[in-house]
Formats: sequence, structure tokens, C-alpha cells
Amino acid sequence: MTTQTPSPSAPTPGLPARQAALRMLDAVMRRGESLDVAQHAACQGIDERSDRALAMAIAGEVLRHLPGLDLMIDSMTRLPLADDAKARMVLRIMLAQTLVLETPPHATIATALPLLQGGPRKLAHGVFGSLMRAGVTLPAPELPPATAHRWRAAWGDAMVEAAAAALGTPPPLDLALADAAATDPLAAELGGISLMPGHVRLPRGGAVELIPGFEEGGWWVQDISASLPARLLGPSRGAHVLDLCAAPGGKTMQLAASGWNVTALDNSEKRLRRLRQNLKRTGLEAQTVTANLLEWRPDALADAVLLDAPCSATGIFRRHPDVLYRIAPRHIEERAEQQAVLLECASNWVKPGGLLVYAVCSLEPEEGEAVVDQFLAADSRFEIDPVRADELPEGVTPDAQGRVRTLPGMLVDAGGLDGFFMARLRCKG
Ligand SMILES: C[S@@+](CC[C@H](N)C(=O)[O-])C[C@H]1O[C@@H](n2cnc3c(N)ncnc32)[C@H](O)[C@@H]1O
Repeated sequence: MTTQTPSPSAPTPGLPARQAALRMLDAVMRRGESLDVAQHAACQGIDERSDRALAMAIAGEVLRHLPGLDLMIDSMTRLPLADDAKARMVLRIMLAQTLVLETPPHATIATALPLLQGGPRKLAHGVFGSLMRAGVTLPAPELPPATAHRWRAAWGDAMVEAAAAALGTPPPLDLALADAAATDPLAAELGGISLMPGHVRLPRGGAVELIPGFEEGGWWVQDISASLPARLLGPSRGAHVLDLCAAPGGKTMQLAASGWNVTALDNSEKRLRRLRQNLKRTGLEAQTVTANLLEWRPDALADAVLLDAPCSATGIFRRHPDVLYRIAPRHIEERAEQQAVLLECASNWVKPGGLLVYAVCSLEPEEGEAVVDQFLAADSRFEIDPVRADELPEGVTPDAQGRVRTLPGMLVDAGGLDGFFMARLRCKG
């Protein structure tokens, strides 16, 4: 048997995944890109799916645990490393690898230290080695101070504690079913639970394509919170609904499955392609329109309009912890301005007596409650159509005005849910 020694120019095995993780983190923290977008460029040239998944896992875990990792690093340096120092980021990667992903320390050193080629490798090696010898363990996850401060002011201490706990808990995988009657059999088959008809929750994510029934298309992945806005329109017998800002189509599929005649509009052709693929897989139907909502006119007023407006997406921080580091107050302000304009536009396409549902997957009241309050104060054509408790899963209740706000801390024993805001408005007859 011969042993092959790697040629001196061969890359260290495992290094490309760490390089990609470093590039992704740089894109999120410096350029404000989302991890999903950053992943594409950062993983160029990495062929193995498992390496791309590892890069994503490392970057995600760094973001999930960042304040705690920084505390450890700072405990071992005489002077704190600059926030954006490469050595700090590499140390974060090393600690996340070993403490979260359970890579043995020697393998972490071999695969991550080369990221500091020509830089302070000795320092990083020393800090990491000292922390390992001290037997450090991972502290409980924490929100970044700016987010914690903002959410504490909006929702109180208990919400901030619940959000930090949610950050450290792998979120479950929710399936939305085309046929609500199939709920119990599917839950039994997949070993899941159901919180509402048409909903099945599996304990955690994984390769969705490998879940039995994926090819048959009887369900799609959708957090229970994200399924609530379309549920507020109820079933229909072919009435016309405009699903505005529709892609990739979770709500389009719900509406089509509930009997609505759906026109699904989005300004992103790329995202609409995914919507069409989703419709094809599930065998559901909708007309699709690629257009900027602000420049489009429908042929006729609709019986109902659903506006799932673009937002900061801070409500999905459990699955996308990068939002915690990308979203600043100025982004929230910009989004809120855009949402007000989109809501005003969408309201013009509702028939008298028809319904308008406004929704955002944001935990910022400026993008939810405030947008609807402002709209109603300026537009006397609409009034709130209060949501009833029996339209929601047990443990989620409408607010005093009949709007719905889902927060970390709700349904915790069942695995929690994403943060959403939604309101159902009626166009006065
Ligand atoms: C929150 S996502 C929609 C998610 C979708 N409703 C679902 O359930 O799968 C917001 C969408 O708004 C679209 N969008 C943003 N600005 C738009 C505009 N001016 N006109 C049309 N679509 C827009 C984005 O491309 C994005 O797909």
C-alpha cells in the first residue's frame, strides 16, 4: 500500500469551506448582504454540496453565537481586537467550529489558521489554544445589543429573552398542506404534530426533497406564522384574489388550494420562476405577472387583495440570523416608507366590500402596526375587519384591535414560530 502525500501546492482539505465562510461573514457584516445572497459568490468554485453546506453552517453558527464568541475572545487578549479585524473573525469561525459544530480542536487549527496566511496566526493560535485549555463551553445565545435594545423597547424583556432562546434552538420544519383533510394522516406518517388544519410540524429541518411525499406535491414548506395571512381570507369558490408581492409563492399556493382564482404578481422574474416551479410541483394554478406593483394596473377590481410586503425580515431571524447584523434603524425606516406606498397602491384594487390583508415577516412595529395605523388614519375607505381567536392557532390571540402579531415566546412548547404582523381590512361597501 502506498501513502499519498499532498503536493505542496495542493490546498489544505477543508480550507475552501472555511474561506467561503469567511467571505460570507464579510459580506454580511461589511456589505449588509444576506447570507443566502452572499453564499452564491462566496462558494464559487466549490463543487461539493457538503462543503457548501459546511461553509453555510459555520457562517450561520458564528452569527447565532457572535456576542458570546466575542466575550471569550476578549477574555484572552490584552487589548481587544478591532471589531472588523480578520483575526477576530477567524477566531469566531474557529470557536463556532469547535464549540458548536464539534470539530476537534486540532482539525479546527489545521483548517482555519491558514485563513490568516501572512497575518497574526500566532495570536489566533494562542487565543484559541488558551480557550481550549481553559475548557470553555458555549454560553447561552444572545441577541446583538442593538437588536436587544430595539426589541426590548418595543416588546419588553420577556420577548428579548424568548428571542435569544429561539436563536439557540433549531427551528422546526413546518409543512402547509394543499388538502387540510390530509393533516392527521400526514402528521401520523411523518411523526409530526399539527397546530391547525392544513399544518404539520416536523421536529427539525433537513433535506426537504427527501421527505416522503415531496414529489407528489401535496405540501410545501411554510412556517405556521407565514401561513396565517392567507388563512385570513378563508376559502373561496373561484373569487378573484390579487396576491401582490407573491414570490416564491407560499401564499399563492395556499390561496389556490383554498379555491381562489389567483393572480400572483412580483417584480422579480427570478423569484417568479421559483413560484411557477412550486405551482408545477403542487399541481396548483395561478396567473403570474412580472411587474412593479407601483406601475401595474389590473383589468378589474378584485374580491380580495393580499399584500405580503417586502420588509426587514427580522421575524425570520431563527432561520436567517444574518438579519440581526444587517438591519439597522435606517433600513426599517426605508422599508416602512416603501410599505406605506405599496399598501396605498394595493388598496386601490379592492372591490367595495372586499378584503385587503397586509402582512410583513418583521418584528418591527414601524413596519407593521404603524403602517396600518397610518393607512387607516389617512384613508376612510377602509376599516379593520377584526381577526377572531378561532382563526389562529391556540396560543396566538389577536390584539385589542383585531390585528395579529406573532412574537418569540409564543407556542414555545411546540417549537415557537416566526415573527409576523398582519391585519385584515375591509373596503367599506
Ligand atoms: C415577503 S416577499 C413575498 C413572499 C411571498 N408572498 C410568499 O409567501 O412566498 C416580498 C416580495 O415582494 C417583491 N417586491 C418587492 N417590491 C415589489 C414591487 N414594487 N412590486 C412587486 N413586487 C415587489 C419581492 O420580489 C419579494 O418577492
